[in-house]
Amino acid sequence: MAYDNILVEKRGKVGLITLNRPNALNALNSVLIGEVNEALAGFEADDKIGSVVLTGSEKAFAAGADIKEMSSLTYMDAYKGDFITSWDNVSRFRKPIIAAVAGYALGGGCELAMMCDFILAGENARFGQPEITLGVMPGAGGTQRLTRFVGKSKAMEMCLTGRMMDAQEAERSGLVSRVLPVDELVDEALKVAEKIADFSLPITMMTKESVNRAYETTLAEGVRFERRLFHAMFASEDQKEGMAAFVEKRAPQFRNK
Ligand SMILES: CC(C)=CC(=O)SCCNC(=O)CCNC(=O)[C@H](O)C(C)(C)COP(=O)(O)OP(=O)(O)OC[C@H]1O[C@@H](n2cnc3c(N)ncnc32)[C@H](O)[C@@H]1OP(=O)(O)O
Repeated sequence: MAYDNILVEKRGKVGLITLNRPNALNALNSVLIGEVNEALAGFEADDKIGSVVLTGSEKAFAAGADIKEMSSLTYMDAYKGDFITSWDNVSRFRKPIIAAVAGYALGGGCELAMMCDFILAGENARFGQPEITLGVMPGAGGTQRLTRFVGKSKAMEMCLTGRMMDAQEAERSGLVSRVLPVDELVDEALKVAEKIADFSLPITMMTKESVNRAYETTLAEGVRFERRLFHAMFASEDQKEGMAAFVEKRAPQFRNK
């Protein structure tokens, strides 16, 4: 399937989506978001895909929502069209998804990366929520997700001043899991995604669901939720296979069952 604003490839069991609006630093317009959602729906439905990498260019993961498209929006357009809600699809994608971020990840770009399960950053990555400089505030989850990642003080500073964070600060603050040389970023993200895709898909999906639950509930409820899923895993063929393979000193052959 060919798209106008993204490139979509399959690399073995890994789906790769590359944002591709080079003349606009991958600014996120409604067409691009629709294409990302369509590609994700395809990967969700594809039994052969076990994980996904979402990336941009070396200069920009995405420099935010498309300001030119958004500038003339009225309140009624935004309200009646439920502006931004369809962007959240990434956070509802059920298979593991990694953001590989080089260059700018600003505004909606930073928010899109934070909707993924974790972020690998290139050394030149710069994260920020500069919406305040445009007379608005983050609208795709930035005030909520950034605060959970980096804590109130830093999130508040970034949202109120529009200051950008470099890759090292982002790693220190817990926003990104690792920083890599830019020319190794996508290959490493694909390797990590491949490793995840080699595990049992229902088990990686439940693991993701359980970690995400930590953001939405109390510790006691979260631990109960984890326990229910953990018990359920003993009904899977892949639990039997994984543990038998360990005992028999061989590699497991997971069948996603
Ligand atoms: C999710 C919600 C609700 C909100 C948002 O995301 S609001 C947007 C937040 N993002 C920003 O405010 C960043 C805007 N961009 C910049 O500040 C700069 O482009 C930069 C610092 C990221 C890079 O500066 P640089 O001088 O290297 O490059 P430019 O000449 O400024 O940009 C190249 C080219 O891209 C167009 N561009 C960049 N960002 C956007 C954007 N967010 N929306 C639309 N277009 C964007 C820029 O206009 C230029 O194209 P033209 O030369 O054709 O104007």
